[in-house]
Amino acid sequence: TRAGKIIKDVMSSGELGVVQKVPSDWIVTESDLEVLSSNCPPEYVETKPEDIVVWVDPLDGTSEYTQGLLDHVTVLIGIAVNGRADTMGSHRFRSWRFSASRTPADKFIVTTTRSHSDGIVVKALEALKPDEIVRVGGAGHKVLLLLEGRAHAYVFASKGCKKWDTCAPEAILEALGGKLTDIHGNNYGYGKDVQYPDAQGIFATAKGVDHALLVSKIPQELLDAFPY
Ligand SMILES: Nc1ncnc2c1ncn2[C@@H]1O[C@H](COP(=O)(O)O)[C@@H](O)[C@H]1OP(=O)(O)O
Ligand SMILES: [Mg+2]
Repeated sequence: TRAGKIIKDVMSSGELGVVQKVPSDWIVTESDLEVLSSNCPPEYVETKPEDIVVWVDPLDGTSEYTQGLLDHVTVLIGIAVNGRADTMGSHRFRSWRFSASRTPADKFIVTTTRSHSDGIVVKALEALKPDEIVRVGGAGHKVLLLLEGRAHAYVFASKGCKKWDTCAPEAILEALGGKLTDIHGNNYGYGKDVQYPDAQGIFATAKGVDHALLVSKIPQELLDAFPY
């Protein structure tokens, strides 16, 4: 309700030209009764505002967006509680829209970048010996491919992604049985003091895929290129 009042005040003050151009029926100024009427989940009862960080990527897949590849583009809003991507909220409010299906059992498919590749990115993929490599844009889009059963793993041995690229995808993927870590197999922290780059790369797997086994196939010399 307070946020609604702030938006109304801003709109009537005329201070933000960009806000004035948004059609008024696009702006939700009332609180969502469905959310408010559910009891506070017990795990959040002690949570304080300072324990929460919201990571927003308003347009993930920028390069593909500029090339008109709009299905590679997502809007990412991730909530971190006490430094962890919040899987419980993703689970509870079930606000996703995609059709989940099993990944094919007869071949091993890895998805990766189509616009930020380099020699190390390629070497890490080769180490996994995939049957097929799906090169598409966007961290959000690639995690959707894992959720839809269209790839087994998303591997990006590069420092290019940022916390806003992975917080929301990690939360939804982990809520639905998958895993998103760095290429050493460790989860990222998303607290307010973390560095923005995902400096140890991305290693994400779909539900049912042996994450630790796949991570163990990355050669030590590649891991050494991504120290903590
Ligand atoms: N080298 C890089 N420089 C800037 N952003 C990068 C880089 N590599 C990856 N990203 C970000 O991570 C996302 C996933 O990478 P990719 O699409 O190459 O697989 C990209 O959509 C991009 O986010 P964004 O598009 O929001 O700038
Ligand atoms: Mg992005």
